[in-house]
Amino acid sequence: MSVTRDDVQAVLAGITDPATNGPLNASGAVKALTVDGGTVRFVLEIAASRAAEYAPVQAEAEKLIGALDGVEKVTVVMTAHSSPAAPPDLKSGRAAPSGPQKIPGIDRILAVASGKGGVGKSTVASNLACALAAMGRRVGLLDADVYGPSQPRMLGVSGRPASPDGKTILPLRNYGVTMMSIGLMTNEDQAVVWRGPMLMGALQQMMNQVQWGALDVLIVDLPPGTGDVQMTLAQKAQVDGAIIVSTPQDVALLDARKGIDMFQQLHVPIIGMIENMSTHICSECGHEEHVFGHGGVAKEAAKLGVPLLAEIPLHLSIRLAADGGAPIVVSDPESAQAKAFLDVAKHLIDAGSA
Ligand SMILES: Nc1ncnc2c1ncn2[C@@H]1O[C@H](COP(=O)(O)OP(=O)(O)OP(=O)(O)O)[C@@H](O)[C@H]1O
Repeated sequence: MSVTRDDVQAVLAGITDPATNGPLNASGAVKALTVDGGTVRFVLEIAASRAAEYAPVQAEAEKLIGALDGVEKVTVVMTAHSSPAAPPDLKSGRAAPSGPQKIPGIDRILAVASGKGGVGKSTVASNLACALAAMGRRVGLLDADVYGPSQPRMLGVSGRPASPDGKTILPLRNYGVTMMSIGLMTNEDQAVVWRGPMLMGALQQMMNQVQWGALDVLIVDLPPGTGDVQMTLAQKAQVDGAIIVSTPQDVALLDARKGIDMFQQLHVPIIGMIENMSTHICSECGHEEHVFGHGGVAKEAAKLGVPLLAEIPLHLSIRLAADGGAPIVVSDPESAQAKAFLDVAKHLIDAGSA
């Protein structure tokens, strides 16, 4: 029998949080809970001064969860929330938020996600951001793809973001899109090994300390899969919808399904799916070929009851534009390839999602 999040929550409900004297699952101290097969992980986010009081709580949680049927491994990491360490102006005077919060000045947050890597999620995110900006929306793009941040290259921006006051970070801007990337916080060739709590800190910093200004929509380019970044984003910020990008092959679809399931569990509405690399159009002769099959995403979307937003062709011009630092909706807005993205952007605006 495999263990579920509900099983774990039920155990946590029976443990007392020393800070609130209430159940641990309701106090907001448990973050980034993941149940992956027989492995259960979560973070206990506590005040540094209370670390000693929480040590028995950590031990009790590990013991009780470890005794559940189907649990093979339990990891409970304690981290201190950094309230005394110069919070940004935006948050001053407020208690640390627990549930998903609206970010001041940002009307909506849209996540662009994929189950599998390399399916074109970042390409879709950058083109949608530029398309929405071209249509007059105030757009931010947060590149949270810690494993392969690509938005600086795709939007043709480089250099380090400035922090004149040492507390807030000034984002970069191109093609009408305000952009910040976790990739700009590290050296270009540095392989970053992010651990859960570090990731959570970095993501929160991106959301709360970057001077996004007033935005109609913040698009978040997530890493592939269903990990800590996705969990943290949905638990900390109110995410208004997720767009799932997939190629038509079965392997990609299988992972896309997991992604959809995760967002549903996190109560994030699925706005729709996009089939990328749907069909290959030869840039020489215009001949159309279904390299990865075609229509798989449409079928999957119909099965899951989520809208299919677009079928984007596999076309050399899309890659050249992305690699060249000017997404196709900017470099060749009249092309059929750009139109596919522009149509999605228009649909999002019409639906009130962007
Ligand atoms: N429709 C397309 N036609 C041609 N090339 C594409 C298309 N979509 C994406 N690509 C290219 O495929 C490569 C991978 O795309 P991208 O980086 O957007 O994928 P990703 O899903 O974000 O990957 P990662 O998992 O690494 O974040 C890039 O070189 C991009 O230019």
